[in-house]
Amino acid sequence: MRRGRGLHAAGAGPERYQGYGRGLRGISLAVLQALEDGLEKADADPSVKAVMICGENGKFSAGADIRGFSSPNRQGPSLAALVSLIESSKKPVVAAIEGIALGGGLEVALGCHYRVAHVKARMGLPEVTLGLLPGAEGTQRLPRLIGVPAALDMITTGKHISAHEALKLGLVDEVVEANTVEAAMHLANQVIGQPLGPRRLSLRPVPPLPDTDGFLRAARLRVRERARGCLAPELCVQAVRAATELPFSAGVRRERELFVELLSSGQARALQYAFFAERAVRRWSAPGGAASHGAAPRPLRSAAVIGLGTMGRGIVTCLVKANIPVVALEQNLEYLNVGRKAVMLLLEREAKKMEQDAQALDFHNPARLQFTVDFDLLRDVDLVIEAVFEDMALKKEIFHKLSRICKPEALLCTNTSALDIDEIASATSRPEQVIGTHFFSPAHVMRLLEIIYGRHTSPTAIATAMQLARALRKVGVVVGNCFGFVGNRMMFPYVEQAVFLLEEGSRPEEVDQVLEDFGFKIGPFRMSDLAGLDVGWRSRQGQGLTGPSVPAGTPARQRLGRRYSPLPDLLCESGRFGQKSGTGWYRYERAGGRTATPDPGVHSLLAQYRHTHGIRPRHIDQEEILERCLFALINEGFAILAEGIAAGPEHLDVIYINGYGWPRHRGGPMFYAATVGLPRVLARLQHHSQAHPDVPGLRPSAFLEKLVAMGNPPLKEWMSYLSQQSPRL
Ligand SMILES: CC/C=C/CC(=O)SCCNC(=O)CCNC(=O)[C@H](O)C(C)(C)COP(=O)(O)OP(=O)(O)OC[C@H]1O[C@@H](n2cnc3c(N)ncnc32)[C@H](O)[C@@H]1OP(=O)(O)O
Repeated sequence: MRRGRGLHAAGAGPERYQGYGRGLRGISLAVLQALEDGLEKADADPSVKAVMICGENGKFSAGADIRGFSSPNRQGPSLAALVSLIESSKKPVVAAIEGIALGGGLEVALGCHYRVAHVKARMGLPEVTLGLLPGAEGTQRLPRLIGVPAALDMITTGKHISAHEALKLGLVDEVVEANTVEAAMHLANQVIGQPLGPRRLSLRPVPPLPDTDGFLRAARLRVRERARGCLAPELCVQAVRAATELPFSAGVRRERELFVELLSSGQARALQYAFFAERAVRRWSAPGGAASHGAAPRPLRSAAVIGLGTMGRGIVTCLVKANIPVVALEQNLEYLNVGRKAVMLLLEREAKKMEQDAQALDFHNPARLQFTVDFDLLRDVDLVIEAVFEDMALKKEIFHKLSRICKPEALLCTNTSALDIDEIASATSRPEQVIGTHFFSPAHVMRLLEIIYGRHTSPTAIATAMQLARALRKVGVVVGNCFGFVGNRMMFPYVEQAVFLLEEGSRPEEVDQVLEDFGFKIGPFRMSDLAGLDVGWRSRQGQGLTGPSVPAGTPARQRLGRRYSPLPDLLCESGRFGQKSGTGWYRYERAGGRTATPDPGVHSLLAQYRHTHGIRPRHIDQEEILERCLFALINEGFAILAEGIAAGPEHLDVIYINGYGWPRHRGGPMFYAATVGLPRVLARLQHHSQAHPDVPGLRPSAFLEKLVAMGNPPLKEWMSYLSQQSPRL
C-alpha cells in the first residue's frame, strides 16, 4: 500500500494509493490542488490501473468552503476544472461516498465514472440554499445522469437524499452496508479496461421528456412562486434548461454566467450569513459569564406537557417525533379527550409524512405517550413544558405545584410568548430550574425555539433547553427576559406601524402586499387574522390599554402619553377575530376558512373611523409602508441589543428568519439594516419620527445613533461598540 496526498487510488489487485479527504470544513484550495496533483500522478503511473476517491473520517465532502465565496483573493485550481480532469482521466475513477456528499463534493462524485455509496450516506446540491447554483458543472451533469425532473428537484430545493433514493434515481451505482472504500476498490478493479466513454456524463445526452420546454416553463413558474423574490431557484431552472438546449460546453458557459450573477447578487451573501448565523447562535452566554462551552446539559429521557391546546398538541408531537417519551396532561377528562384526539391526528399525519420511519414513532405505546389528568405522573420526568393559556396566575399555580411534585433536577419550562419568567419562577422553590421555551405555532413545524433565561436560571438549565432544541431539530436561540422577549418585542412596533398606516389612509391588503413583495410569507394583517385578533385584545385588556379599566376621559387615540390605535379593539368588539370567526382584517369563506378576501366592511369601518377622528386619508406609497414597518422593527432590535437581551445581531436575525417568516435571502432584519446602511436607516427613522413625534417606536435607538456616529461599522463589530457589555450577558 502506498500513501500519498489527494485521493485513494486502486491499482490492479489490492494495491492502492491512499490519501486525503476533508470533512465538514469544505473543499479548500489545498484540497483541490492535492486532488489535481494526485490525479495527474495516477494517470502518469502505469502501475495504477484505476482510481478511487474518498473522504476522510467517514465523510466524502461537505462541498466547497462557504467562507471562501466571499473571499476577495480566491485563487488556485477551480473545482469545475478538477471535475473535468477527473472525468477525462484515462483510468476509471470511482467515488466512495460515505457520510455526506454535498454541493461541490457531489459534483466531484459526478465527475467520477462510478459512484458507490454507504447505506447511511446523504447526497445533495444545497447551493440554492446559499443563494447559488451548483457551479462546478453540476447543473449540466446531473440532468444527464438522472433526467430533468429529478435533477431539477434536487437542484432547486437543495434537499439531501438518502443512498437508497440515490440508487433509485441512478445517481449511484451501488449501495453498500459494509466498508464503502473496499467496495469502491472492488468495483474499480472490476471495471479496469472497460470503455469509459459511456461513463463520462458530459458526453451523454439529456434524457428527453415528451415536452421538455413546457415542463421547464411550468417548473420556472412554480419555483418563482415558492421563492418569494429569491433569485437562486429560478436561475437554477435556467441552468438546467441550458443543459437541455445547449451542447455540454456551451451549457457550462451558461452555468458559469448564471453562477457569477448569483454570486454578485447580494442574496448569496445574505443566505451564507444566515447559514453561519444559525450555527453561531448555538454558542450562548448568560449572566455571570456562564456560556455554552462551560455548561453541560442534563439528560432528557422523558418529558411532560401540560395543556393540550394548539401549542401543547404541537409540542407533544415534536417530542414523540424526537423519540422522547411524553406524559400529556390536561386539567379534566373532557379537555384530555379532545386533546388526545387532536394529538393522535397530528401524529398519524406526521407518521404518513415520515413513511418508512413511522414505526419508530410507536405513539400507541403508553410507555412512549401517556395521557393523564394526574399531576403525580410527572414525578419522575426530566422535563416539563407548561403550555397553558397566557394567564400569569394560572401559570404560577402550576409552577407552584410542579416544584412540589417534580424531582429536584427536572427542568421546568414555560411556553409563553411574553410573560415574565422571573415572576413565574418566583412561584417555585427552585427558580434556577425554570426557563422559558417559546415555541412557534404550529409547534411541530416551526423551526424556532426562543429560550428565555430568568434572573436565577442556571447554566445547566440553559444548556439542557438548548439540547432540547437540538433533539427536536429546532434552532434554539437563548435570549434575556423582557416583555415579548426578542421576537414579539420587535414585532409590536412593526404591527403598530401597520395599524397606524390604516388610520392614515392605507388598506390592510395594500400593507400586506408591500410586505409580502418584500418577501415575508404573510403580511401583518393576514398574520393577525391567522393568529386570532382576540389574542392581542386579551393582552391589551390585561395591560389596561382597552376595556373597562381604561380611565374615563382617556383620549381614544392615546395611551400613557403616546399614540394608540383602538382599531384592532374595535374589530374585536364587533366579533371580528380573524380566520376563526370568518372575518377580521379580511373576509373568509367561512369561520375557520383560509382564503382572505379584501373586505368592503373593513374599508367602510376605516372610512368611518377616519371621519370620526378627523383624519384626512392620504395616499401612502410603498416606500413609506416598508420603511415605517421595517425600520420600527429594526429600531427595536437595536434597543434589544443595547439592553443585552440578545448576545448579538445574529440572534435577532435567526429568530426572525425561523419564527416570523422574514425572507431568508434578505439575511434577517439586522443584516438588512446593515445592507441598507445604518446612516440611511437612522435618517429615515429621524424623518418619520419628526412626522410622528407621539410614536416612541420611531424614535431612533441610542445604539443605532452611536453606530452611525462611529462610522457605520460592519455588523460583526456592532457589539464591541456597546460601552459596557450588558448586565445580562
Ligand atoms: C463553484 C464551486 C461551487 C461549490 C458549491 C458548494 O460546494 S457550496 C457548499 C455546499 N455545501 C453545503 O452547503 C453544506 C453546508 N453544510 C451543512 O449543510 C452542514 O454543515 C452539514 C455538512 C450537513 C453538517 O451538519 P452538522 O449539523 O453535523 O454540523 P454543522 O452544520 O454544525 O457544521 C459543523 C461546522 O462545519 C462548518 N461547515 C459545514 N459545512 C461547511 C462548508 N461547506 N463550508 C464551510 N464551513 C462549513 C459549520 O459552519 C460548522 O462550523 P462551526 O464553526 O462549528 O459552527
